[in-house]
Order: sequence, then C-alpha cells, then structure tokens
Amino acid sequence: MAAGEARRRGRGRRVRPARAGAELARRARDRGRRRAARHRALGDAVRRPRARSRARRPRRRLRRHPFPRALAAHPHRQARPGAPRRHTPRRKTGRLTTEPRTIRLRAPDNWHAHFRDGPMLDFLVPVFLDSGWRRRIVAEPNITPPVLTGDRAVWYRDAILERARAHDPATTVDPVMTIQITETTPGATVRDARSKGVGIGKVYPFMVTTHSGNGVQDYDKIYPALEAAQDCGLIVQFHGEHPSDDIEGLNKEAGFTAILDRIRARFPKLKLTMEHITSRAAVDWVKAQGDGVGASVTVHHLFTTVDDVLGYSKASGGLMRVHHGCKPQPKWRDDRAALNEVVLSGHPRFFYGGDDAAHLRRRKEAEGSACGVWNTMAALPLLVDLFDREGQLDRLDPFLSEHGARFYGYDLNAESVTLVEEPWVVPAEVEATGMGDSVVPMCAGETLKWRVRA
Ligand SMILES: NC(=O)N[C@@H](CC(=O)O)C(=O)O
Ligand SMILES: [Zn+2]
Repeated sequence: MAAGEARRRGRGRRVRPARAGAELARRARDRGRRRAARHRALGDAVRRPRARSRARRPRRRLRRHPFPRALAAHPHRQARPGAPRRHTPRRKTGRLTTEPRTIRLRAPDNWHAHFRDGPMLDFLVPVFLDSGWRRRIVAEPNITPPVLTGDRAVWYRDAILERARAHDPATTVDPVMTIQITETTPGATVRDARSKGVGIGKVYPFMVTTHSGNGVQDYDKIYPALEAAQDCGLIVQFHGEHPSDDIEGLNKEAGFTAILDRIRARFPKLKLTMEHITSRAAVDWVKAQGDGVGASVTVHHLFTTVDDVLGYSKASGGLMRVHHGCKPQPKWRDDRAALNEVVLSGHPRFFYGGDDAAHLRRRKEAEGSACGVWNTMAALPLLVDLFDREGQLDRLDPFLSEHGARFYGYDLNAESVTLVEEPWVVPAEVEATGMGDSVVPMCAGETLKWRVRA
C-alpha cells in the first residue's frame, strides 16, 4: 500500500490497542444491554441455535471455480473508493428481523505465528487474544537471538504467557514451543528440547525470508537433527522454499518437494508439516503422502494472488501492495484455487497456520520491504465469510481446530469463540505502542462482514 493511502481512506481509523480494548469492552456491554432489553420486550430467544442454523443451510457442492465469487467478495474490492459497500443481510428469526447471525466456533488453533520479541511482543500478544486466538499458537523461533534450544523455547513461552496473563488473567492461550533446526543443530539438542516439552522443530531455507541468514542450504546437514526428531517424536515444520538461486522465486515451493522426497525416503517415520503452502504442486504433493505429512494454510493465500502483490489485479489499483508481500509469495489463480478446494473439501491433513507476521510500517513501506502479512485481526472474519459463502461452515471447525490438533497429538479444545455477522471496519493501522510507528493489518480500512465478539 502506498504511504499515506490508508490515512486517506475515510473509513479506516488509527487505533491504540489499549483504548481499542476498552472500546471493545464498552461496545460489548452496550450490545449485551440492548440484547437483554429486546429479550425483555419480546420474550423470545434472539440467537439462532447453531444446530438449526446448520440444518437450514442446505449443503452445497463445492464449486468447481470458487474464485469468481471469492473475488467478487474480495475484501479489496470493497475498499475501492466509490465501490458499493456490501451490507450484511439480516436474517429472519421468527418475529425478529434485526438480530445478526452469530457463529460459535471451537476455539481455533494457529499452527504458525510470529509473536516477535521486545516491545513488538508486548504489542502483539493482546492483539492475538482480542482477535479470537486464545488457544494453541505455534510460536515461530525466528526472533533475535533465535530459539535454538529447549531452554530458550521455555523462556520464550514464559515471556508470551506473562504478556497474555497481564492482558487477561484468565487466558487459556497455549503458546506451542518450537526450536529452529539449523545445519549445526546436534541431535542431542533436539532430544533435550523434546524432554523440555518442545513439540516442533522448524527449518527455514537460507536467506529466503525474514531472519533466515542461519537457514539451511544443504539439507543433508540437518540429517542428524532429523534423525533425533524422528526418534524422539519431534514434529518438523518446513518453510518449503528451495534455497538455491537456480530455482526462481515463484517456483521455489514446487522445487522444494524434491528435498522433502529425499527426507521422506530417508526418515519415513518423521512427522512433518509443509508450512503456509501456496501452490497446487504443494497441495498435490501433500495429498500424495501418508498420515505423517500435514500442511498448514494461511488466510492470505486463500484470498490473494501474486497480482495483488505486484499491482496487476484490479483490486490493487495498479499499485504494488507491500502489505500483501510475504514468503512464500502468493502464486497464480489456479494455485489459490487448489488451496481453496482442498481446505473447503475438509481434507484432514490440511489445517490453519496463519503465519501472522507483523512488521512495523517503516520496515514494510521501504526499499527492501520486509516480507510478512499481519492477518491476526482479519483472519477469523474472512474465514467465516469464505466457508459461509461456499456453504461449508461445517468444515470450518475441523480446519481451524480439529485437523491440526489431531495431527500434532492434542485433545480438541473445549473453549469457544463467537463471531457476529456485523460489518466491521478493520483499522487502517494500529499504533505499535512504544515503537514510534504502527503496523498495517490485512484488509486495512476495509469493511468485513463478520467480527469477533470480545
Ligand atoms: N512469512 C513471511 O513472509 N515472513 C515471516 C517469516 C516466515 O515465516 O517466512 C516473518 O518472520 O516475518
Ligand atoms: Zn512465518
């Protein structure tokens, strides 16, 4: 997004997190009072029971081409000046016609997220909780210095939990610990980390993404660590892009499957995840594997293509959109179609991993722009809208909170998160307290159909 554009958008507002929290709480109280008043006046239940709402919505077959519709409702279309705003249709519930629909989800897990460190950590943790991410969140290890050992992972988890408890003393958030596996990680370090409760090892390719200067060039060199991981049951997550300069950027993910084939042949019992996949090639590769291979999918890769980043889509208005830029970069429409199809089909080895990757505005809107999409706030509203439009709401809980939990060996969450079908304007930017800057969220300044209930 061009500098200053968000400010020009009248609908977007700059929100201070602390004030935003108070404001949300106040609005929630007001809503509760209004709802109670309506109950008293009308003596009726206003919230549609979930079972009934599902029963009423006939299950549609998965569209062969979900995108025309997804594009028509693409959030960026709504943001264009002068474009008609879409309004949430009010559903009729008996006599009442004004109460918005609600959906109660099993509390979602997020199998890939960046909490960062220092003041950014203080800033981000409350946003995760307020945006509905209140259970398991995989804490990526690419902080400074990186998380390379079990001891540092335990420190990081405690640091995240401390911030979470300060924001909400009753928090149920569960930061899932990771260690980064590099070419010099000894097997003993993997075993030690596992004994300290670390469940995931993370492999970044050399110099492909943020803080990946210590990433892997020669995958044979991580075999001792992978062997230990296979033995002690550490699941390994791969940022699946080939580090070789001989393989060009948009082909790096498809090219990486050759590396994974070799790893699979050598360590057939190693459980692994191909993360934040973006291509039909990756979808097909993961589908062709057995139970030991899973894949995480972000929300931005379900919605955007490379044209949205490079400024070729109508929605981009002909401008390069750095806030959509991330690694792996979104690919072509057919790749996005493959992601949508597999996720909406309910395939049990595909689960949500947001790759929530906040960067300060000055790091994004720069020559040498940092990669990463900050989707934490918009993710759940966008996913509910997508699954709803495709008539697949029944498959949203599995995608968000069941497939991943089963793959990683956890019980299903007992908690829930509620979303309300009410237009919600995503802030144009959020002040990054104490950092003299802000962070621009996905769908900045745009109106989404659903919002997370505080
Ligand atoms: N996804 C990104 O584009 N960036 C991530 C790193 C990563 O997960 O690749 C980040 O740390 O900002
Ligand atoms: Zn990431």
